[in-house]
Amino acid sequence: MAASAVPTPTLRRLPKYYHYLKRIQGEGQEIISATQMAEDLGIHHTQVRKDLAATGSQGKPKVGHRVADLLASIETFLNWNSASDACLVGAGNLGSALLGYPGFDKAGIRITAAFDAHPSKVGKKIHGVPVYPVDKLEEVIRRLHITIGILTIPADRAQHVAEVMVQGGIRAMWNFAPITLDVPEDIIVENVELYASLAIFSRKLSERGTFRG
Ligand SMILES: NC(=O)c1ccc[n+]([C@@H]2O[C@H](COP(=O)([O-])OP(=O)(O)OC[C@H]3O[C@@H](n4cnc5c(N)ncnc54)[C@H](O)[C@@H]3O)[C@@H](O)[C@H]2O)c1
Repeated sequence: MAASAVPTPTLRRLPKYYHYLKRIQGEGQEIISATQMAEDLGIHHTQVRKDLAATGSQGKPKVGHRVADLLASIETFLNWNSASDACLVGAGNLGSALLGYPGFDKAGIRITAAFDAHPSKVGKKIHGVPVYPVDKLEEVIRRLHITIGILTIPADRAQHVAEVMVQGGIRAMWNFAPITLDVPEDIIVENVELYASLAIFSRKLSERGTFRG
């Protein structure tokens, strides 16, 4: 059965809670209250309670939550403990860095294939992941039953690649290319916008007069 929809801001906060909980667990803490979490993370306690309730985790009044239980609830809720295979298209600067990032495993994503159009990349392995020619994209996705596609290609190539991914059976896309993809409604698309974050960061720096010159 499909999971019910949860507000995106809640989904964005859960990894923050997760890393916080991992840290305090590493320090030997076994019980935590929502109030303490809220204080440490600078998030309103009502919000923290709501977010934790969304994961189905129930603390004990006046006692709090068991840290291990909370971690398990978040993992299950975010689907982190059922691994899905992913492919990455565009093994350039960003793509290669993502291929070398070990943290996706923990989030239940295993990149099993990469694709590129450049002959110097095809046939090699980058961080242990084989790079196939992009014209084999649909075939390999089908053969390896890959359901997640990561797009780290130039923007003007992304729409075409997205369409081929859909034909091959991709159900969810993590899109780093600065373009709005036009795909069927049932395909999940999550756009990553480093530039938006950078714009906020630069503006804050300039407001504080931190830039030299
Ligand atoms: N969203 C973000 O936060 C963010 C951050 C950095 C870069 N980007 C975007 O990510 C993309 C990649 O950036 P980069 O710096 O890694 O570029 P890059 O030029 O280093 O890498 C692009 C790779 O794509 C390959 N490629 C080109 N056309 C292809 C095709 N049709 N099929 C398969 N492979 C193809 C190239 O051979 C190259 O290896 C760009 O669209 C860039 O704007 C996004």
